Amino acid sequence: MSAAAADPVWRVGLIGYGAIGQSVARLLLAQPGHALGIVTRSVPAGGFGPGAEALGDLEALLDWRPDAVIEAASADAFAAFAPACLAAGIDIVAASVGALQDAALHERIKCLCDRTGSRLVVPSGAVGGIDHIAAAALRPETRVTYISRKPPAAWVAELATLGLSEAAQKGPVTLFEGDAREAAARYPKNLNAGLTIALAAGFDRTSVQVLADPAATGNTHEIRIEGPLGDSAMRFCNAPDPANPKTSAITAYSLVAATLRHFGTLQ
Ligand SMILES: NC(=O)C1=CN([C@@H]2O[C@H](COP(=O)(O)OP(=O)(O)OC[C@H]3O[C@@H](n4cnc5c(N)ncnc54)[C@H](O)[C@@H]3O)[C@@H](O)[C@H]2O)C=CC1
Ligand SMILES: O=C([O-])CC(=O)C(=O)O
Repeated sequence: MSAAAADPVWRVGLIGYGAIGQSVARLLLAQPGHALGIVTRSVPAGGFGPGAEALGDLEALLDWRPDAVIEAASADAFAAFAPACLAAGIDIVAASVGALQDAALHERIKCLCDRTGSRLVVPSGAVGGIDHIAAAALRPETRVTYISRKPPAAWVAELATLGLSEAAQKGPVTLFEGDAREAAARYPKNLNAGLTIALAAGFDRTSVQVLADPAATGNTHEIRIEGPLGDSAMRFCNAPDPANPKTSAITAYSLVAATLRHFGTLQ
């Protein structure tokens, strides 16, 4: 902690100020004892308000000496910032964990954490029950199926590229079936949840299906776990973030909850 016990302030770096970043800033600054240093491509005209300041780049972020960093930007930003933060001994709570589909980057992150003692915190993000999945996966027979089902509004550019915009207005369109790494590689803005689940379950035991479905009322995530410890099913029907229909609004809350837990005494 960076301040005396009488006046505790956690210094939190934030990368990205889009749908998730803006909600994270609002939620975290409403908590007592948190200061934010924000790396963003454009600072709002009125600034960020009390408790937050703009940081120009990675160097400025490291110089600001954050206690932890929240990444809420993109897979590219994760690849550019996370290794440097971990190498400097700064823990990072990341949204764009789909970037770990890159096996070389994943290995580099693990080596940096081993060497420095810093940690990559993977929040539950748009889904939940990750602890349950990790527990069940201690039995190697366990298999996990993840189905991502979002309205076509979350897939506008991808459906247009595939020439499927019209079909997706009439009924469900399967955009992908396979493993979590390939899903995140193909759709880096929509399949971080699949990677989060596979990190808990094991890549070889997780299968992923991705649908654009006009009947979906929200960003829906279905997870089925089958194994010797039992069969379970979880379903999350999330409200999309008003600023980005690909993103479930709860993701920002998950990042903030994970950060508060990280600083807290109960893990
Ligand atoms: N883990 C999970 O369950 C989930 C993860 N995500 C991921 O979270 C990330 C953020 O999502 P949203 O806020 O909805 O996206 P967004 O597109 O609304 O905002 C991202 C912001 O980050 C900025 N940005 C991108 N690269 C940057 C860089 N190198 N430096 C500074 N700023 C940069 C962009 O300009 C944009 O303003 C995305 O990678 C998204 O795929 C989204 C939903 C769920
Ligand atoms: O927010 C969601 O519903 C899930 C998402 O975009 C992702 O996993 O990248």
